[in-house]
Amino acid sequence: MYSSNRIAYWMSDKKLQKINWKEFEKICIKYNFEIFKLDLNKSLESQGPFNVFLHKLTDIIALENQGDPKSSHIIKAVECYISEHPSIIVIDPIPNVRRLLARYQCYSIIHATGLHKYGIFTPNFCEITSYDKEKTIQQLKDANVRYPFICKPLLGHGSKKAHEMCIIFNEKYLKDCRAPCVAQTFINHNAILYKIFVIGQQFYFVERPSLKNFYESDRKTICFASSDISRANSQSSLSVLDPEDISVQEIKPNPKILQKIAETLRLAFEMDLIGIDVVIENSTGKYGIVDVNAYPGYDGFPNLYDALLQCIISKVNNKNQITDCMISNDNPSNIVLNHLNNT
Ligand SMILES: Nc1ncnc2c1ncn2[C@@H]1O[C@H](COP(=O)(O)OP(=O)(O)OP(=O)(O)O)[C@@H](O)[C@H]1O
Ligand SMILES: O=P(O)(O)O[C@H]1[C@H](OP(=O)(O)O)[C@@H](OP(=O)(O)O)[C@@H](O)[C@@H](O)[C@@H]1OP(=O)(O)O
Ligand SMILES: [Mg+2]
Repeated sequence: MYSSNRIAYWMSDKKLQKINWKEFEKICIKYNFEIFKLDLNKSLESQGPFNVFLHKLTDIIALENQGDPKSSHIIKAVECYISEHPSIIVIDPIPNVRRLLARYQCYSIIHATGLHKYGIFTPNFCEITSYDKEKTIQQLKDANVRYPFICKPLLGHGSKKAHEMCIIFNEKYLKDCRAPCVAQTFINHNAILYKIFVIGQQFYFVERPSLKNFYESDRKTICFASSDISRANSQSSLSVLDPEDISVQEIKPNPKILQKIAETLRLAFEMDLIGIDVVIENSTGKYGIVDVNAYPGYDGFPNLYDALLQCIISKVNNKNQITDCMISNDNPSNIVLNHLNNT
């Protein structure tokens, strides 16, 4: 077995239970790829060589971020192994995942793309750094963040806390901002969210429930867990439109615009496995990107594992690591790529 045919992966047991990973393993074996789960508690050197590392390490990176020594040790060992074996294809590179996990940085990257030319935006945002009311007012003003706005934890993945949010409607309740956090202007979008799932150059989107329309008012802060809102079967009362909003006509998304978003953000984040949450603003019809996730659930993605293997194979081929023998037409990995390209 050539090392260029070996895929090491790591995902939490929670993630592995949710997805039909056995199916992916079967496809890999069928096309002559050895695949194995990396044991992060053992020496990585003893488990090599491998040329692809596919992972969802977000929980461990988040814990490292919070100062957990064990997680920090694991991530350092992985990063050290990767730097000592620079030919390994990492999906996705750890520094890029880190950038995505930090919500402020994530929105800054989206903001810096040229997407606004296509009527695509990320809602105004700023970091709220303290419980000092005057300072917060100034930070909101400087970034043009309007009421109502959503407060989101700085770290966007990896724990229950990362998904606890609140909607602030007025200055009186600014004290409810759980600083430090990111504040982001709330965009009214008739409670419909589109999730774009990206695997390399392929993408797919699904419609999901979302938050109803909200307006600046003297009402109290609303707190919610994002996991209760936009899952496929979520039935939150916060998603039920008020009677005056029901007649508003639903705007169907333009797949070309969603494709533009997928392509642009894949390149901007330099990541192949991302999920992008988009809302269409009622008053303008513009497309607002409200969240980007690493290695999302891919719920409903057609031929998910074919797409994943195709992504891996094209990266392997691009990296020009394959021996003469492997790039011949008889090589099973090229056959699968041709087959997948033709379907
Ligand atoms: N700026 C916004 N305007 C309106 N609604 C928003 C905005 N940002 C988020 N939402 C709503 O809040 C939900 C949760 O926000 P967000 O996606 O940022 O949370 P998350 O914890 O990162 O979610 P995920 O579990 O998908 O990673 C979204 O699914 C959407 O319904
Ligand atoms: O639970 P699902 O399958 O829906 O996947 C969710 C995923 O959980 P998982 O890690 O267990 O896959 C979440 O990751 P963590 O924040 O927990 O790291 C996050 O990426 C969500 O956005 C995903 O929802 P989606 O955007 O795909 O709908
Ligand atoms: Mg998210």
